[in-house]
Amino acid sequence: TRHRPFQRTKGINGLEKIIVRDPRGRSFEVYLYGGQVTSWKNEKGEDLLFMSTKAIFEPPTPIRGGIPVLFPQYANTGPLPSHGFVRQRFWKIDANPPPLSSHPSSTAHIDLILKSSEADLKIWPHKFVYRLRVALGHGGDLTLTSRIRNSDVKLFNFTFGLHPYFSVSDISQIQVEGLQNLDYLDQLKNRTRFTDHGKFITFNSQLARLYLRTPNKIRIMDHKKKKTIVVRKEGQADAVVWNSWDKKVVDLGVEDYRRFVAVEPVEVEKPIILKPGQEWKAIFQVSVVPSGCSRKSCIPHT
Ligand SMILES: O=P(O)(O)OC[C@H]1O[C@H](O)[C@H](O)[C@@H](O)[C@@H]1O
Repeated sequence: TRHRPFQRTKGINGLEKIIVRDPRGRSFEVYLYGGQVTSWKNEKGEDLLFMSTKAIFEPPTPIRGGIPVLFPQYANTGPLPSHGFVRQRFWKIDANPPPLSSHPSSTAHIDLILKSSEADLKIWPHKFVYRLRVALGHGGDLTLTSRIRNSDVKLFNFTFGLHPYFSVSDISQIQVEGLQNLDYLDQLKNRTRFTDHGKFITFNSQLARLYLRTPNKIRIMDHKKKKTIVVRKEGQADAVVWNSWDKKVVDLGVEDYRRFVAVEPVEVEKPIILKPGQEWKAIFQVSVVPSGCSRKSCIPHT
């Protein structure tokens, strides 16, 4: 039988979702609401993304989990509602996307598109076209490619972020590596600037740091599961690390914070400026590799 590239179906509360599978049984799901990836499974059927046990799949509430898309404003860094508005819009399938140069080869993918509506122009008066490709690579890795075009007659600028909720065994067993000696703005302290002198980040209370100008590779080591989530980003200079810990979040189960960590590719410090007709592109790629030590040997981190 021919491998079907994707399946369009109804998800929670009848919201439309797309399921994409590769020939080896790996898959991901994207809701048209938010253009949001809500699941990414390996060949064993394990979900590598976290979804809140209390997630609300009712527009206009954003979905708590998976990979929300934050545009045209990251968090409360400007006058718009926090994290912008595209995570609360209905995206469409892009049947005819322009070719993507230098895209990592994939076994299965879907293209989505969102254009500013009349209502959007009232809160943010800039016409844009956002194209999002979600793809599975040969090794089962997940890639999100964002292309944002200024389809207006005037220049505009924006900040941006993807907000992946990674599934982890236990937040107290996690180390985030690759951000040492960098400056960060502590979002819990009015974005005061600090330098991180630690070798890696561990978690024992609420943490929300915006690291500036980071390397393109960040690793999340899950010692209990003996795996490392490798995050690669291109085009997004900054990175946010977040866990809510005991902070009350209405659509998050009380113990849910233990099972996720958010490591977010963002572009906040220097907003992107786009001239009319100009396009900005950013790539975000995640893979999961075995790591850590067994009684016999240690597997080095990639
Ligand atoms: O609750 P949301 O609007 O989805 O935002 C969730 C979180 O996003 C980012 O990680 C920010 O750094 C956090 O301060 C914020 O709480």
